[in-house]
Amino acid sequence: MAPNNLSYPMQEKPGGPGGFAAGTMLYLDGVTVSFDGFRALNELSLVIAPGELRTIIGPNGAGKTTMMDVITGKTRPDKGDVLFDENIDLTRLDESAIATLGVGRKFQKPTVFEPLSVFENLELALKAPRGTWATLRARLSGAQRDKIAAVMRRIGLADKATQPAGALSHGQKQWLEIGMLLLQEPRVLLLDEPVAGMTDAETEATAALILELAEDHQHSLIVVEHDMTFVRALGAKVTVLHEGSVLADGSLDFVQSHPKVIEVYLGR
Ligand SMILES: Nc1ncnc2c1ncn2[C@@H]1O[C@H](COP(=O)(O)OP(=O)(O)OP(=O)(O)O)[C@@H](O)[C@H]1O
Repeated sequence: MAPNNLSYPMQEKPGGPGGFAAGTMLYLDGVTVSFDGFRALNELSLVIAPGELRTIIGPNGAGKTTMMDVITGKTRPDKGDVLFDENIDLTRLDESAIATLGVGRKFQKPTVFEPLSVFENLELALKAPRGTWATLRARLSGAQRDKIAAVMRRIGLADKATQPAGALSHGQKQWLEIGMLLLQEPRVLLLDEPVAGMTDAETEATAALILELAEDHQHSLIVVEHDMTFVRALGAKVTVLHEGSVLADGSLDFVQSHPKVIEVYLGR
């Protein structure tokens, strides 16, 4: 949530009251990003509602990573609107301001602190955003301990609290990192191929975790994934990216039977 003493660049239109972006959590319109003349995003438009679960698929090079880079402020678009919570213009904010607003991103590879325990990793995540080293050393309040315990139960690691993160399986590390993001109470959570490299059982457990999060409607969840079994298990609206724009969107069955999608995935 935005701290009160900071002001964020607002946009009167289209995000302002009654504008096109009214009621949206993320609003991308006409977003273009070029690298040396090559358009990684080409007039991309995408709208995510508060609390929505959305899956994004697309062949290699479709622009999925670039889209996440634009949302998180890592890459500035050449043109287009990128609005958060109806009218906050993300193109004018840096990465840390966007993270503070409540946009969390999980990269493909887990980046937990391996020598620290599961609990300590979560403790750091809870304190770090607001943090100075002094607050990191401060004792946790009872409420903070309860929060961490609730997240450990949710990510299925309640019995691993004292284990070093380095001793966890690949899937468990991914869940720990999701737990670390949850403690920062994001309003938008971007998950980049969360089940890559997971076992089938871990993939199933991850789908169950994401569906539980979606049921809470506390966060908008954007999942970029290639694993179609997992995409099907999520049962969410699917957006297909191709050559930097939206090729199709709808249910997985709808997009999988869409002639243009078939052409892109199977080749001409
Ligand atoms: N920094 C960069 N400089 C030059 N070209 C880039 C850069 N970043 C991305 N691209 C190009 O932009 C296109 C889109 O890349 P992007 O990584 O967004 O695709 P993707 O859908 O995430 O692909 P993948 O599924 O392989 O991760 C690709 O052709 C890529 O080579």
